[in-house]
Amino acid sequence: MASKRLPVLFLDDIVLLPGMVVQIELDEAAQAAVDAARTSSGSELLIAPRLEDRYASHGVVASVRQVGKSRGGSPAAMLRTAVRAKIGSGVTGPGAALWVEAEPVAVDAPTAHVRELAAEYKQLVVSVLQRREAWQVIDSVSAIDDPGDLADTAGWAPYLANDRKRELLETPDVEARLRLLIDWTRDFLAESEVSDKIETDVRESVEKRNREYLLREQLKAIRKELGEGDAAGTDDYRTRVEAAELPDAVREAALREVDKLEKAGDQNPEAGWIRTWLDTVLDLPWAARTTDNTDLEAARAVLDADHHGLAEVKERIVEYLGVRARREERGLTTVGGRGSGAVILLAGPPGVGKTSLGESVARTLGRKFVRVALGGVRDEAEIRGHRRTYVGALPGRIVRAIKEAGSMNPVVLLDEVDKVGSDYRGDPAAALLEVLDPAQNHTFRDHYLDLDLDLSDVLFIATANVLDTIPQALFDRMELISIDGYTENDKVAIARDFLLPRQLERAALSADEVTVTEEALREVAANYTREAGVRSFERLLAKAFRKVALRELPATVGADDLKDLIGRPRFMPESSERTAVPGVATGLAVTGMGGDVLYIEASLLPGDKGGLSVTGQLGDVMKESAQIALSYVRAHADELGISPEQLDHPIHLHVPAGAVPKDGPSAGVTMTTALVSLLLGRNVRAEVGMTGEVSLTGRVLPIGGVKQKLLAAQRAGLTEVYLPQRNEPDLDDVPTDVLAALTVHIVSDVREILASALESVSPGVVTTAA
Ligand SMILES: Nc1ncnc2c1ncn2[C@@H]1O[C@H](COP(=O)(O)OP(=O)(O)OP(=O)(O)O)[C@@H](O)[C@H]1O
Repeated sequence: MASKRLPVLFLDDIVLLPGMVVQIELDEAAQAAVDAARTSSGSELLIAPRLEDRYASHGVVASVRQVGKSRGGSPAAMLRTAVRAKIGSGVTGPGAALWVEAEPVAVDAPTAHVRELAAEYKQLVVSVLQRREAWQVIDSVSAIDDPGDLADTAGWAPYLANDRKRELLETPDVEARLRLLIDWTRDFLAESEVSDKIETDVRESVEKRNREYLLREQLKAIRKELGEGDAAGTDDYRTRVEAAELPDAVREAALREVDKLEKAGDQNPEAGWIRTWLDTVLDLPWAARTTDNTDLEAARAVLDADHHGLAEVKERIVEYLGVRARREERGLTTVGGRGSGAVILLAGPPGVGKTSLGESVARTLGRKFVRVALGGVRDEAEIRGHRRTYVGALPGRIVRAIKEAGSMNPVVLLDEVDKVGSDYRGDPAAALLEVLDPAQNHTFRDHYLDLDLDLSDVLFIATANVLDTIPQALFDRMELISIDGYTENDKVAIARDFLLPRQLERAALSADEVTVTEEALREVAANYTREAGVRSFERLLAKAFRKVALRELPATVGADDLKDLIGRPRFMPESSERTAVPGVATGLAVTGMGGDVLYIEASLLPGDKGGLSVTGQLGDVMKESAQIALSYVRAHADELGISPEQLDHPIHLHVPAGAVPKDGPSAGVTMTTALVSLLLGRNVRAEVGMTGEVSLTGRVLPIGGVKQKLLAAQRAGLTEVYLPQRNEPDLDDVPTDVLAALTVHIVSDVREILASALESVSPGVVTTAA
C-alpha cells in the first residue's frame, strides 16, 4: 500500500489496536496532532505507543470523529482506529505537530490454517468472557469473521498488559498474532481457574465459620432452654485451650476436639471421652521447664550428702552430668539426635540405693523426679497408651510421668527395665527403645494423645537387678553403672548416718531420746539380715523404733535388746552345719538379689548302673557343668584315690533352694568338689567357699560377679575363698575390709582346690550306698 504522510501522536499509557473507538484527553502535543489532522490530512493521524521511552515500530491510522470536552471538562477527541501502519521517517510540518511517513500494512486473505487458529482463539475468548458473564460482548466477538480483526479485539482485553498489546501491534502477520494470543489466553484461563478456586475456598470457609458460629449459638440457646446447661462448660474448654501455652499443632488439634465436643452435646457418650482427652492435653506441661543446675561441685556435694560410700558410682554420675552439660553447651543434643548421651543404667540388687540415687540426680540438677515402675509390664500400651477408640483408653506411663512431673525436662527413673516382658500385646521394649532413642524421642507419639511429645530434654535413668534379661537393643543404648552391694561396715555406716535418723523421725522420736549402739547395728547387719542392700535393715529399724516408742525415754538400744524388739536372729552362720557330712560343698553365686552362698549336695544311690541325676531347677548350662564334673571325676578316679566300685553307683546332685531357677557354669568347681568329697568320704571344710567353671581336663575358667560373690561369702561367715586365676584382677574392685576378712586362693586347676579344701583327716568311715 502506498505510504502516507500523517501527523503522529505517541501515547504513553495506552496501546490502540485497529478497530477501536476511544476518547482521549488532549494535552498540548495531542492537540497539535489533532489540529494538524483536521486541517491538513483529511482528519487522519497516526497513533502509536511509547512505552518506557521506547517508540513502537508500528502504529494505527486513526480518524478524528469528534472534538469536544470530556466529562471532566478538559478538551478531548473521539478517535476511531483503522489499519496498522509501519512508522517510517519523520518529516517536518505543516503546523506544530510531528509528522511521519506511515506505511499501512497490507493483509492477505486468510488461509484455512489461519481460520482454524482464529476459531480456536474465538473459543478461548468466549470462555474468558463467560467467566466474566459479559454476554453482549460474546455476541459481538462471535460475529467477527475476519481473523485479523478478531485478533485485534485483544486491544480491549483488560488482562493483557500494555507491552503485550504493543507486541500484537508490532506483529503484522495474522498467524503469528493469533498464536501469541492463544498462548496468553490459555495461561490466563489456567491462572484464573486457580485463583477462582482459592477465592471460592476462602469464601466457603468464611461462610462455614459464620454458619457454625450461628449454629453453635443456637445450640447453646436450645440446650439452655432444655435445661441441659453446660454450654458454659464447652465454652470453658475453648477459652482454656486458647489461653493455655500450647505448641501450635497441639492447639489446633485441641480446638478440633472442642469443635467436636460442642457439636456432640452432653448426652453423647463421646463428649466424656473428648473431655478426658482435653483434660489430659491441658494438664501436660507443654511449656514448663526447670533450669538445670550445672555446677559439678555442687552435684558432688548433693550426692555425698544423700549417700554413704559408692565413691565410684558417684564419680561416674558426676562425669556423666559433666558430659551432658558440655554437650548441651555446645548444642550437640539437638544435632542429628543420635549419640547425645546414653541413658544411665543403675544395676544391682534390691535396696542398694538405685532409686534414691536417681532422686539425688534430680535434686542435683534441680529437676523434677518421677519414677515409672516397669516390673511386669508386658503390654506395649502400658508404655505408649491405648488408641482413643478403646473404651476406657488411657495415655501410657511415659505421658503420665511427664504430667506428674509438671515439666518437660524431669528426671524419669525407669525402674526394673530387666522385668519388662513381651507377649501378644506387643513389645513394650520396642516402645521403650523409641522413648530412649534421641533420634526419635523428640517426636514421641503416645497412641492416646496422638500428638508429638518432645522427650528429648528428659533425663532417663534406668534400673535393673540383673542384666541378662534386658533386651539387647535396649541395653546397647545404656551406660552401665553397677552397684554390687554393701559390706557389713558400709551397712552399719549407712544405718547410723541415714536410716536411723530417717526412721527416728518417722517414729516421731529424736536422737536425744533414742541411742542405738554400734554393736546393735552390727548385730542386725550380721545376723538379722542377709542382703546385699539395706532394705530389710531399714525395715527392722522401723520395727524396733515402734516398740521403743512405748518404753520409757530416753532409751539406749544395745545388742541385747534386739531380741525383745525385733525377735531372734534369723540368719546364723550355717556353713558348718551344712557341710558336716561328706558330699556338700559351698559355692558362691549371683542372683537378682545380689551375691549368695549355695550348698551343693551330692549323694550315692543304691544300684550298680552308674548314672547322674540332677535336681534344683537347673538350667541347661548348669546341668552340663554337673556332667562335666562327673566325667572329670571318673577320668581322674585313680589319681584322686577313688575306688572304681564307688563309681558304679548312681549319683544324685542337688542344688538348693529347689524353687529358685539357676543357671551358669560357675558352679563347676563346687560340683566337682562335692562329688570328690562324697566319693572319698571326706568333708569339705566349713569355712571354705568357691566359684569357677571347670573344663574336662580340670582347668578352672573365669566367672563373673566376683565382688558380689565375695561380699556374700563374708556375709555368710566364710573365711576362705577359691577363685579362678583369670579373675585375679577383679579383686581390685573388692572393698579392702572384705579382702581383709577373707583368705583368697587363686587357682588354675581344680586339683589345687581338691588338695586343700577337703578336711585332711578322713572321718574313717567310707560311705557306701545304704
Ligand atoms: N549408700 C547409701 N547411703 C544412704 N542410704 C542408702 C544407701 N543405699 C541405700 N540407701 C537407702 O536404702 C533404701 C533402699 O534404697 P532404694 O529403694 O533406693 O533401693 P533400690 O536399689 O532402688 O532397690 P529396688 O531395686 O528394690 O528398687 C533407701 O531408703 C535408700 O535411701
